[in-house]
Amino acid sequence: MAFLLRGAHVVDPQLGCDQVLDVLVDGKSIAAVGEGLQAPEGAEVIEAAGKYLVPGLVDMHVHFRDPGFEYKETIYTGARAATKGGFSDVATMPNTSPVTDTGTGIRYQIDRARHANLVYVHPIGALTKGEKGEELAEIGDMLVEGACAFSDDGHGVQSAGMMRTCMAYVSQFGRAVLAHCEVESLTNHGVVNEGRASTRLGMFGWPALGEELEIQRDIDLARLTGCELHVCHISTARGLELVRAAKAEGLPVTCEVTPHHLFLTEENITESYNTNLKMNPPLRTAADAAALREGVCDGSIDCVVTDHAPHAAHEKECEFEIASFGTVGLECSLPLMLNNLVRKGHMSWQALVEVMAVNPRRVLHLEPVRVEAGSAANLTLIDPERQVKVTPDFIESKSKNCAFLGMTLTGCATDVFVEGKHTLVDGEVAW
Ligand SMILES: NC(=O)N[C@@H](CC(=O)O)C(=O)O
Ligand SMILES: [Zn+2]
Ligand SMILES: [Zn+2]
Repeated sequence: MAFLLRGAHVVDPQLGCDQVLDVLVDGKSIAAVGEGLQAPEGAEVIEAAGKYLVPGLVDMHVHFRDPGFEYKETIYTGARAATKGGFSDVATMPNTSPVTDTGTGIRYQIDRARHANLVYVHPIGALTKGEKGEELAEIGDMLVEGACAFSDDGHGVQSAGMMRTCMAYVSQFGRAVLAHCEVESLTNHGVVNEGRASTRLGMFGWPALGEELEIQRDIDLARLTGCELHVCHISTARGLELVRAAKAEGLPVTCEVTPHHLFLTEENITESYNTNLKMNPPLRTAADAAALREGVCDGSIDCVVTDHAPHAAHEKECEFEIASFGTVGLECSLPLMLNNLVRKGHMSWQALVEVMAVNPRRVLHLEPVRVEAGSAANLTLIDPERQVKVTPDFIESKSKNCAFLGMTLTGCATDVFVEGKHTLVDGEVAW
């Protein structure tokens, strides 16, 4: 099938491209990019005037819960949520049941994703067996089966010695370790940020130091082992400073931030007790969020990820202390970035494409995608004016635990192409 996307504003920082162009997709790849392209016989013409066309968006941190917790999400329902949000690729964390710590587990996810046929699913393998932090997982076996990176997300690797072994081993394969930084002896029963929120609510605090201490440790281990370190869901101003310093030193360190840590704070919880605002790491202070917004706009933060963490209604409709940690995020990540940063002029389109498409592929060592002839036709078409209302119906995920429910946001993806397949068609998931 061929498609001519006519008159879209193409943004691709890899090519220095920022102009209105026509793009012809033929089969699995881009056949031509230029002005005044003619639609070949039988090609579908998609009028894209006023819209932006960018390399397919990548969310490199999602939880699809398959296998083991299919009542929260499956690879199919997760893939639908990703498509709705404008993504062509996602990377799935290994805290499934069983934990994805073998080649077979990696293969299972890739097979299920192929069956769903909507997004590329790049499984992340566990660093340690069962994510227990005790024994190295079958890293080589997982890599052969298609794992893109390694992480014990959901937990910090508590032992510095174990983390050193993990990083030394993974570095031999030239892949990144994605670190969920949490010193459990400091965070213990913490459910909200330690400080004003924990004091006012009378709940156990999860201190910023619980995250920052382990970020510093892992940066030091990156220096020792030479392993690429990617810091997951960074949530504090000081954590970001540590990453900035590591980068300035020339260490192979990158980091990511979630929309909820950019646009929500602990104050939102003190007003609402909304369990959809309970997540790991917790929402921090307004000053932290402001520092993170600055970091994502100036390029110090490499990637925006959702940490899409679906949980069933009964796991959230309960007391704050016992509710599960996490929020779904795939459907509203791009709308939040557009509404809150790009439309207000705080972030350029080029920078948006860097953090949502270019850099995640680089961190995960995926094939780059460029809006040029010969590249794979993995593309996202964005309408900066279309409004979305974040309702349970808008959320394709099997779980509706979204921290942003009730908001109306301007700007969203209307169409997605994955290897030339039209997976999101005018805002609706194709199958
Ligand atoms: N972020 C969360 O609050 N929860 C994640 C785990 C994680 O990302 O650490 C989950 O798997 O539910
Ligand atoms: Zn995590
Ligand atoms: Zn996570």
